[in-house]
Amino acid sequence: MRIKICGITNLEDALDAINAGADALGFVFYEKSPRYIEVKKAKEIVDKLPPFIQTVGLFVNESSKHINDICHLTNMQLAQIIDDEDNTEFDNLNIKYIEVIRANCKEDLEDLDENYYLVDAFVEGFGGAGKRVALEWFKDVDCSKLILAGGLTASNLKELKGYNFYGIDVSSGVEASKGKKDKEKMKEFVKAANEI
Ligand SMILES: O=C(O)c1ccccc1N[C@@H]1O[C@H](COP(=O)(O)O)[C@@H](O)[C@H]1O
Repeated sequence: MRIKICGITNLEDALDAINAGADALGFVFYEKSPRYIEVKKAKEIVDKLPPFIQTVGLFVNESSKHINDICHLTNMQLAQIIDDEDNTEFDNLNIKYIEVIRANCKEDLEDLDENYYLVDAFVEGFGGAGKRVALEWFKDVDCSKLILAGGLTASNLKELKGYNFYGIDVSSGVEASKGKKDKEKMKEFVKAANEI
């Protein structure tokens, strides 16, 4: 199962996440987030990363031009897109992307197409809030192309056994404080994920 650690704001956390075993690092380009990172800082971190780690830029209700520009400037390899306001013209993106489903009920997970999706819990004011998606909503869903996010921690990951999620994404569950990761929590998280 692939593991993304989101809300990276500094190089130390990025390297600790990689050493813990993360496959992907998320950078939040959403100014209202406590984990917001400026373009220059994100680029400085990305430039120092070792190979074989995917960099993911998180965008909320942005235009395709904005997403293309920021990803190009910072060497993001994937855009994670929340587009509640239909601002993103997906056909005009020149970067690989994954859309976020902010699930509020089981029906939000029905009739998904063949694309990969990241499923997070619906919260006012967007994500990184530690709120969980009800696992029973996934009972009859093929989870092999879904990345689960929302309130995951090392201690609740065992509940995901048997669902066959493609990946998991965590932010607040491995933080020491908002915007600062906890090295031990990241290690415990990856260890627990590998035991699923
Ligand atoms: O992390 C943020 O601040 C954030 C802001 C706006 C949209 C999404 C955000 N984070 C994403 O939220 C989910 C779940 O986070 P958590 O583990 O519940 O804290 C994850 O996909 C983050 O990438």
